Amino acid sequence: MKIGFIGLGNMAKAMIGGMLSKEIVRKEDIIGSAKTEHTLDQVNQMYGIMTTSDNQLVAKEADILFLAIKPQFFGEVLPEIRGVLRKEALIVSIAAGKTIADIEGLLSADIKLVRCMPNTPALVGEGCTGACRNGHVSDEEMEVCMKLLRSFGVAEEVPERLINAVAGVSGCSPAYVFQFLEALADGAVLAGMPRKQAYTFAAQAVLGSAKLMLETGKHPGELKDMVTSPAGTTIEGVRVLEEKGFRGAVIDAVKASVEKSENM
Ligand SMILES: NC(=O)C1=CN([C@@H]2O[C@H](COP(=O)(O)OP(=O)(O)OC[C@H]3O[C@@H](n4cnc5c(N)ncnc54)[C@H](OP(=O)(O)O)[C@@H]3O)[C@@H](O)[C@H]2O)C=CC1
Ligand SMILES: O=C(O)[C@@H]1CCC=N1
Repeated sequence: MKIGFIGLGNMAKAMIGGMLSKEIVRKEDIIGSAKTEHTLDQVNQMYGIMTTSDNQLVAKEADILFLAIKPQFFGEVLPEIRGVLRKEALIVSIAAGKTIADIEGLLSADIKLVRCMPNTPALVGEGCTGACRNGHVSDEEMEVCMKLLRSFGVAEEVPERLINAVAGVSGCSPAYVFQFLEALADGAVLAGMPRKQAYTFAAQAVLGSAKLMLETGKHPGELKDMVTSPAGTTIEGVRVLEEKGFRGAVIDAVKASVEKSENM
């Protein structure tokens, strides 16, 4: 099975890195295209996959073709590959904001199409992907696609109306988490900790908290209460976050990303 990528940027590299590390796909079975020589050389050297500036070659070869370009370039690139796509190929778009109807409009209403929303932790096998399909993708074909998406993390099928929510909660949220991590570490630096050590402690605290929630299945409120001793140190920090509107700010951030996805 040949996997093609049109676009070899941040998200494609994370997915390729994740797929190869799980050994679900061999590097010989991946081909990718990008715009600049710099990217083509870099990705070829990093992952040992074949790279080319020829989008049509990738589209012709691929059994599963990932569209990993920016949504703004769909209008330019999709008409270029439309004529060479194999009828049985599965097209998988990862673009924010581009609906199944948009992509069928640019390619053909007859294509087998999956629309998904991954995230960059795919690079370390901890990605999270929501995916939906059009009516031409069979259960068996979807299972092959989901297996590929699960090679770099959690993947679940969702109705298309929830894809923009997936973008907010997991596609974009690594950026919010990194903002939080920077701030958390800055707080430790303020208290005298060396910066490098502060990043390790901050990241491990977030990783451990996420794992605790996933592995115990407990409500986040219950886990928060387990940390928060009466008249203790944590409640002081919790009070400050509540006063500064932390939760409202996070909800509004997700809402802003969802709304942008709806209006791209
Ligand atoms: N980054 C993320 O966290 C996530 C991104 N996405 C989606 O993934 C897609 C890609 O995003 P991201 O990886 O961040 O973007 P990048 O800008 O990092 O990568 C875009 C890639 O597209 C290539 N490209 C541009 N024009 C062409 C063209 N005409 N033909 C072939 N390749 C071209 C670029 O080539 P070159 O490098 O040579 O310039 C680059 O490799 C977007 O649609 C985005 O919505 C989805 C989930 C998460
Ligand atoms: O910022 C973006 O538009 C992309 C899509 C989801 C994450 N990054």
